[in-house]
Amino acid sequence: MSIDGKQLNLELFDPCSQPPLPCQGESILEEPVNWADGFVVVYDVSDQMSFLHAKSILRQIKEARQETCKGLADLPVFLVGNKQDLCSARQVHKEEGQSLAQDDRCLFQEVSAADDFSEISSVFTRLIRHVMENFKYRTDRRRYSGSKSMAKLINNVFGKRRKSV
Ligand SMILES: Nc1nc2c(ncn2[C@@H]2O[C@H](COP(=O)(O)OP(=O)(O)OP(=O)(O)O)[C@@H](O)[C@H]2O)c(=O)[nH]1
Repeated sequence: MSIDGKQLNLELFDPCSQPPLPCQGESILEEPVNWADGFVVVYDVSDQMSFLHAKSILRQIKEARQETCKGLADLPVFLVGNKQDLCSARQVHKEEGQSLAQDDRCLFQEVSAADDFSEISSVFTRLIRHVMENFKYRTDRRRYSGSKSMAKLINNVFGKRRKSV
C-alpha cells in the first residue's frame, strides 16, 4: 500500500475470523495486542449489543497495553460505527459513538461498508498516518506477529526490505 508517497507492507489481523481459542475466557486480543501498531474496533449501529462489545474490546485494549507496554505512547485506536445506511434500524446514536471515542481517546467515524468503500479506505489511511506519527516518538522496535517474523526473515535473505506497519 502506498500512503503519502511511502510504500508500506500492512499486516491485517481479524480476531473475529480466527478459530475459537482453546481456552475459554481468553481474550481475543491476547496475541495481536502484543505486536499491533494500531486497532480498528467496529460495531454495527443497528445492533446495541455490538456497541457494548466494542466498548468491552476498547477496555481490553487499554488494559492489555497498560500491562504489557508500560510507558509507551498510546497506540492509535479507531472506533468505527458501520451500517450507517440502516437509518430506520439504528440502535446506537452517533453521539454515543462519539462520546465513547472521546472518553477513550480514539478516532471515530461512522461508515457504510455496503455503500462506499472509500470511507473504509479513509479509516485505514487516517489510522496509518497516526501509526506513522507514533513511530517518530517510539524507541522500541516493532514486534512482528509469528507470520510476519517469518516473512521478514525470508525477505531479509532473498528480497528487498520495505518499511512495515
Ligand atoms: N446494510 C449494510 N449491511 C452491511 C454493511 N456492512 C456489512 N453488511 C452486511 O453485514 C453482514 C456481515 O458482513 P461481514 O462482511 O460478514 O462482516 P464481518 O465483519 O466479516 O463479520 P464477523 O464474522 O463478525 O467478523 C453481511 O450480510 C454484509 O452484507 C453495511 O455497511 N450496511
